[in-house]
Amino acid sequence: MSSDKSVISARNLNLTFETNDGPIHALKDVNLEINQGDFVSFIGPSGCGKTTFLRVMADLEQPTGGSVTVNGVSPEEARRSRAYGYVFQAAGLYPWRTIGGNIRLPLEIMGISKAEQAKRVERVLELVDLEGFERKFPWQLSGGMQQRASIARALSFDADILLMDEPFGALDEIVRDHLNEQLLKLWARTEKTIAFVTHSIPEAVYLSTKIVVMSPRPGRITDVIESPFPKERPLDIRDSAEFLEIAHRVREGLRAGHLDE
Ligand SMILES: Nc1ncnc2c1ncn2[C@@H]1O[C@H](COP(=O)(O)OP(=O)(O)OP(=O)(O)O)[C@@H](O)[C@H]1O
Repeated sequence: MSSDKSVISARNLNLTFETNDGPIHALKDVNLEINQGDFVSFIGPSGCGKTTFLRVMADLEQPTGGSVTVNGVSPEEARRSRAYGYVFQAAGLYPWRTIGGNIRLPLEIMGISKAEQAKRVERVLELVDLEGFERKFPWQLSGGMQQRASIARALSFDADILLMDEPFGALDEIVRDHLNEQLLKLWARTEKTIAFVTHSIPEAVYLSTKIVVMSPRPGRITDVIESPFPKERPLDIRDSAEFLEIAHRVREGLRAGHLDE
């Protein structure tokens, strides 16, 4: 379960993009604590700053005000020490490399020995249920399997934090359900801290210990909902009254943010 150790801390975070059409307030006065072992989902309409927030944590964008720490240090230091793995919306595997070759890439860059690389590839493929696929090429795998391979790649250097930007957004609902279940199992086994962007209310409620509801123009947090569900969650909790109640609160939060515009 989540502990009290803060892993990501955002204080009065602001990020304004200067564009030819004037400033865009992608993040306004964002405050958030993510603790070790949390599974935090970010939900909100297009343009509310979800991706921007993730990119700030990953040191891919610089805030224009306030501060963020990742593992107690700046995002830049966290990036240098490989404190997080990043999973994008598209699997982004290199087509000319095998699945094993794709997973090995960050390890090769890090100068990890061949023997250790082989061990890690085997371990992460097992974690995402892709044993035996090491020598296949990405095009030989379904979309869901490719996304799992990209999660394996993000896990290969054993970062404590996983940043996931709508990793299952492009997949059909049945595949998505299955991957949601698998991701929860993986989270329970590895005790990682996960920050997960989604557009789907059921996905956010099913996966999270904390749901962060955001709204656009300016991008800000309008509600943070703590989930009462235990770590082990069968898919059918989605039919429970408690689940529907939380989903309702998320929907209300999204609607209220929309009315502000
Ligand atoms: N590099 C950039 N330059 C200018 N504006 C940007 C840049 N990156 C993002 N924005 C703007 O900042 C706002 C927030 O974008 P962001 O991608 O974080 O939203 P989002 O909630 O992730 O949306 P989506 O769900 O569509 O991915 C949007 O209005 C977007 O157009």
